[in-house]
Amino acid sequence: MTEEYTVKIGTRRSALALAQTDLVIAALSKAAGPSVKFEVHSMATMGDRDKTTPLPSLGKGLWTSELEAKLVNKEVDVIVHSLKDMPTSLPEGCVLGAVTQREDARDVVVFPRRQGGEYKALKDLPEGSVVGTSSVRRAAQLKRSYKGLVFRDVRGNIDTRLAKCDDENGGYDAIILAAAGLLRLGYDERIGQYLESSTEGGGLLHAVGQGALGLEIREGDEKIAELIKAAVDEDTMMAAFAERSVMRTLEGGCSVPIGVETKWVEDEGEKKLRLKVAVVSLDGKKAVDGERTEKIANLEEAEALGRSLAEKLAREGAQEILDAINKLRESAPGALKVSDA
Ligand SMILES: NCc1[nH]cc(CCC(=O)O)c1CC(=O)O
Repeated sequence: MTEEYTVKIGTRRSALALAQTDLVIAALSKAAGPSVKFEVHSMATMGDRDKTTPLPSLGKGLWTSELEAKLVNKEVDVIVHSLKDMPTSLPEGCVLGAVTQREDARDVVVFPRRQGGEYKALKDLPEGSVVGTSSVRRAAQLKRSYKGLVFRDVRGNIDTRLAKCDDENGGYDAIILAAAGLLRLGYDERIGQYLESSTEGGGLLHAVGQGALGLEIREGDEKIAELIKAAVDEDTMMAAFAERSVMRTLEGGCSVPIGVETKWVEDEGEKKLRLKVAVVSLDGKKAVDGERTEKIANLEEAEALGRSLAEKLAREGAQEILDAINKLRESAPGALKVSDA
């Protein structure tokens, strides 16, 4: 007789977070069978409640800390996070136990419905067009390539941001979102342009962990660690560990202009991980880029790849860029924002 037990899953309360939690429960249920039941415990986190402060001023853990408190006091057994919202250092006693198969990791451009398909790419937008994003990573990289565009904060969950984009009085000519969030909510048709390193006219390197889900558990909780193995995608987990190692080495947080792009490629007859990194100043005027492709067999090698490339970029000027941002964050927190307008 298989032991019956219930697993309490912690999650944010947004439509995207709940959709992502359903995906994880479906995967775990399929592997564990009917003896394991799942209870969803959702909550609004600081990042959900504070819809006005520019994200960079809210600091790390805005999407995760309150959920982690519930994990530590055993109110929940697993937290389902968007991996990109997880700081690279976790609270004592918490571990990243699994990374799921990645949805499309790219950023995308969403154009207002009122434009009727007039524009197909950022490069088509007229001088002075206003692009909405709350991400300094997105704004810094795009300022580098699109000097005629104006960038402005756009806060809220995905439905709220789409509504602001479509509002003819909202003042946005486009907004930037993650493909993964739109695809998981069935908004595929809102994707106007995919942005990646090779995009004509200027692209974007995505956020560390973007498109993947991270399952956070208590250290030493062997039963849950075993259960969540069913949700693990090895290739995504190694890529994500390399990306998170870049962020940890550069001591970045959720709101720093560090972009990454990982791809598993065939190189000299072997499967290798190609890692690209870009660190860009807030105004887009200074940038350090790097790329490395290596054969990776485990999480330790993945972390070593991220660390070595990050150390190289730090020496080549990335540390100065990030030090200037951290100095600004400490001296004038409100100045660390996206908006030109
Ligand atoms: N806090 C924002 C956030 N966190 C995760 C996603 C998208 C889903 C993902 O990247 O896995 C988003 C929305 C966005 O960036 O457009």
